[in-house]
Amino acid sequence: MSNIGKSTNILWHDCPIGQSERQKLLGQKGCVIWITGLSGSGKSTVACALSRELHYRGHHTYVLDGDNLRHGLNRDLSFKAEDRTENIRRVGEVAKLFADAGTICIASLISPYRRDRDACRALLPDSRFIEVFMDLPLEICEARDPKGLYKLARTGKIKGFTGVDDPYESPVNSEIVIKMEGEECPSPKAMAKQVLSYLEENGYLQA
Ligand SMILES: Nc1ncnc2c1ncn2[C@@H]1O[C@H](COP(=O)(O)OS(=O)(=O)O)[C@@H](OP(=O)(O)O)[C@H]1O
Ligand SMILES: Nc1ncnc2c1ncn2[C@@H]1O[C@H](COP(=O)(O)OP(=O)(O)O)[C@@H](O)[C@H]1O
Repeated sequence: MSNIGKSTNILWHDCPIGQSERQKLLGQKGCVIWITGLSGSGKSTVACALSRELHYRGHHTYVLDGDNLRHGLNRDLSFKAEDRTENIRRVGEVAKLFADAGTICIASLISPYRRDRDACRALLPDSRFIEVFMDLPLEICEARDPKGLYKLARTGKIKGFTGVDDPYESPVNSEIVIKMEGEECPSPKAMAKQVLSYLEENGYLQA
């Protein structure tokens, strides 16, 4: 019997069908592809392009998008630092369950704090956490501004906006970095291909 967090006298229950059986059925390795970067850097675009590409190749994926999860699971959280931390903690735990189910889980969240991302990484042993850093300059993200949020942040109508008046801690050890090629940003297909190649070369697309 253990005490975990606020739960007392709890016991882990194992099932005979585990991750490796589910992986054999699906013909892939369950893992988490964690896409981090500024608002407007292309996280959702890569997540969707990658999911589509994998799906058409017969792989089972699921996208956990920060914006979308804040409509449900994380609707009680704001953008203050401790709520962003709780947001990432919850999504890290959910992503871990998807990976345990054998799914290629694609999580796309700003996840601005290195410590929070590293805590998610620590939940997933055996290289099952693959960090993708959208290394695009703030100026590009701000120029895109598809939702008009940077404009609102610059005029003080949104407080604590990442990259404007709230921090973003760039990763230092990401498995994959997506960046500008000269003046050009790679196309969504090219960005997805970069991640796909990593998965292929590292054996994630077989059980
Ligand atoms: N203050 C502030 N700072 C940053 N972003 C903001 C803020 N307020 C609203 N939004 C919108 O929320 C989306 C980011 O949600 P996340 O859950 O990914 O954020 S975080 O990881 O908890 O930092 C983010 O979506 P993306 O643009 O897709 O990144 C924004 O649309
Ligand atoms: N590689 C790209 N080249 C050009 N525009 C892009 C690219 N990736 C994303 N965009 C555009 O940039 C905007 C922000 O992309 P999005 O995926 O919503 O970013 P995020 O999820 O990081 O906020 C969208 O309008 C999207 O169409």
